[in-house]
Amino acid sequence: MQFDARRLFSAHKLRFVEGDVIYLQGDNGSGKSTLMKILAGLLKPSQGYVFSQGFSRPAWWQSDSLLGKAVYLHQHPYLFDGTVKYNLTYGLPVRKIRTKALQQRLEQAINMAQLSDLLQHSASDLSGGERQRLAIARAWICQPKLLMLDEPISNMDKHSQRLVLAMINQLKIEGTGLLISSHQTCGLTALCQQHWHIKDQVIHTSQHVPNLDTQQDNSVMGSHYVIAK
Ligand SMILES: Nc1ncnc2c1ncn2[C@@H]1O[C@H](COP(=O)(O)OP(=O)(O)OP(=O)(O)O)[C@@H](O)[C@H]1O
Repeated sequence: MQFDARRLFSAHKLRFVEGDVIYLQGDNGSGKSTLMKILAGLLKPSQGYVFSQGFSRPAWWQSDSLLGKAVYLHQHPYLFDGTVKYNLTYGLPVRKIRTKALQQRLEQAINMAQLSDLLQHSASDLSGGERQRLAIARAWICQPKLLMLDEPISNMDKHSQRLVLAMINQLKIEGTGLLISSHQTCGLTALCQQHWHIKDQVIHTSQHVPNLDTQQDNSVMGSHYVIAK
């Protein structure tokens, strides 16, 4: 992948299978978000291609079969103008929205993300952490095949982190594949079973997640930083 003459990364072959839970590591600007957007079908790689297998054919108005099934969640998630409830229900299949199963999943998401007191609030009034909780709750309802979380806990206090961890863990149990980027080790990175690392413009893959705490550069471990356990 490159932008104009600037090369970001290359990879011979990456495989992301439904149910895989992968920790994506890389320095600022190494291309983690870009890689996630490629896998979500939002960006095209400058060379090579993304081959998706096992997805139903895209509807006639969709250009890519990954759209809506491989979901990319930005660290500053995009929300629609309108209430929290509107954001949770927008885009759900009109015919299915009245089904009992979907109603139950909606209620469960509201409870798990503790959004019930905020349902009638305008999404634009939410705090950064609440916005992320809402975006994750919305993705949780849709149960994507693959969910890519870009710095999901960057704005969150410990309470919100625990709520989100429970939701993501539930998706993992249900078989959703996860690709999680985070600059800090946390409960979410502890869920990961594989490791992708963008280093020196190459995506290195491993079937094991290294002990990330011992990887920290001592020079940033001084008085300014506390590494969350
Ligand atoms: N559409 C674009 N056009 C040109 N350059 C871009 C574009 N999108 C991203 N970049 C550049 O590509 C580089 C990688 O960006 P990206 O957001 O993927 O990095 P990242 O690893 O997610 O960074 P961070 O850890 O800081 O979030 C950055 O230097 C960014 O400015």
